[in-house]
Amino acid sequence: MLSKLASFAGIQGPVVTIVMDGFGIAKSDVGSAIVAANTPTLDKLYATCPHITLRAHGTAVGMPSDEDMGNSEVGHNAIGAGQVYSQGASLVADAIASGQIWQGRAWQEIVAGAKASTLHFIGLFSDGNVHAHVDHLKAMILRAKEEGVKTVRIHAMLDGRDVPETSALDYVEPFEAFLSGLNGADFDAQFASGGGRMAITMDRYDANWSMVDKGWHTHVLGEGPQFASASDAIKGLRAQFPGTIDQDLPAFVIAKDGKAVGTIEDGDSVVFYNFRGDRALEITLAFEGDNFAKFDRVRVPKVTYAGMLQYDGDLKLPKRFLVNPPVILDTTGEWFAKSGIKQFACSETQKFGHVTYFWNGNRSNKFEGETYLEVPSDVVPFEQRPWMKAAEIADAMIDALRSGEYKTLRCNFANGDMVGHTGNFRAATMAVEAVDLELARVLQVVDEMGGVALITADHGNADEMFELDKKTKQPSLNADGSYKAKTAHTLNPVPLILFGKAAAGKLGLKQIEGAGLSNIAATTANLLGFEKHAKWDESLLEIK
Ligand SMILES: O=C(O)[C@H](O)COP(=O)(O)O
Ligand SMILES: [Mn+2]
Ligand SMILES: [Mn+2]
Repeated sequence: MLSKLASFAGIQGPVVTIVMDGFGIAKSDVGSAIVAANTPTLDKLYATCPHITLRAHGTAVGMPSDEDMGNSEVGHNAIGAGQVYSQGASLVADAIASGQIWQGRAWQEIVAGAKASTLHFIGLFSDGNVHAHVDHLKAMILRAKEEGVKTVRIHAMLDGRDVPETSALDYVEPFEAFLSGLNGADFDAQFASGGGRMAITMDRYDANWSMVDKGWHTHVLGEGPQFASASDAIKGLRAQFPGTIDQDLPAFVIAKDGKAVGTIEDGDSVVFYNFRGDRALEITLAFEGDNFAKFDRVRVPKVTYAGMLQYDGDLKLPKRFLVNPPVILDTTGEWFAKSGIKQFACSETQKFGHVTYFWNGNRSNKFEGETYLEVPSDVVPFEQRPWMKAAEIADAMIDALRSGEYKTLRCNFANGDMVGHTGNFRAATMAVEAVDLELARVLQVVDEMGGVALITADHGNADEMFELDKKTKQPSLNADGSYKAKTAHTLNPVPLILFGKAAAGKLGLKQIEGAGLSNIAATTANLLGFEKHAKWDESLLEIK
């Protein structure tokens, strides 16, 4: 049980955490949709409220290095758990470096299953290190060959979302060369199918199952437009759909003499090599789910299936996994529940699992006293609706605040991130403005209820909408002189703002050395009048 703080009994009203997804602090005004946007609410918050900056990338959120950008999983894990765990990217890299992954039963079963058949790898094909890394795939293919697997097929989701928007060939062409170097009389590894990650397979939070349906038809059944190689497919599809960036390219199948080279058959082994769970759960369910009814699978091959990690510890999905996931314990969700307070969590579909499943350490079950509200996201290209469901999320937060039921509430506004990922600068400024507008509505009610709000972000995105030249650090230009759009997250810090009349003049925020997202949990606890959990990183609350 959490004990009350000695010197400060906490805020009378509710304590709210608002995550503006993809909202970093830009180093340069050029290319920042946040700087370009009209943001009277945020401007006023910066002018009148205590605010500091937090680290939201690299080792501060459990990534292997400070070259790694932050992402929603590691960001929400850190905010919700108040601690930094080595995350999937690090755990997999370490398991490969130490060789531990090959000793595990899961890998051995995968290899045993594939010796007389085919080993399939399905996953995101880039070095973005948010969901997956091609180096992990490379290591597994080399090892599989060493252990006597003869046939390998790769089903590659093109990225362009965690890496530059039209970079697919930078990954695929060297990989084709790598595979031809390995291939010979007794080893045959090839790409078999693929498509843009936002077109097939990698849907999340039940937002659009038709993507997974398409992925199944592509990878498993081998149906779709045929090409001779993955690089041909990318070039051909780009020519056919000019202006389409990698993440949105349609599905393709590699075929020889009109026949798909890598359908998935009974007796094959399948590794879904993404380590991050949100976009891995649906396809995993399609392979493993009994009584599966999300779409007609037509044919369900009996395969040995493994995920890179276990993606959901509550649902035990998948059953077989190559590397143990971080065991995230003593989250705020759990500890506040144990202290008997009621908690409210809300977002729209695209980020719903972020404030529930990621927040609670990748668990899908609620803790006692938690209420979740999901606002269904539109299924549209978000540059066409940059306001997304910000207004509906604000409505829900306002109702929940006014109900007086909840001592702590949390929400995520998806706009800066989801629209930032489209690379559309104009739409991203509107996304930021939508959040700013709705923030004002929520904050008014926070004051009305005598509460306070911590306004923050999980990582940057809309703060850098143009690719920066690696050497000059200035925005890169396209051949026609326009700026090169950037769709990925950034390495920038994020804000932490303490809002509320209840705090004015009495409470502040400390900018301690190395402050990061994991310091928010203890800060929230203190605002609630609780001591922090012993395992949580330090509180940033200053009591004046
Ligand atoms: O899954 C995605 O959309 C991107 O790879 C990362 O975005 P997120 O970490 O903000 O969800
Ligand atoms: Mn995010
Ligand atoms: Mn994102």
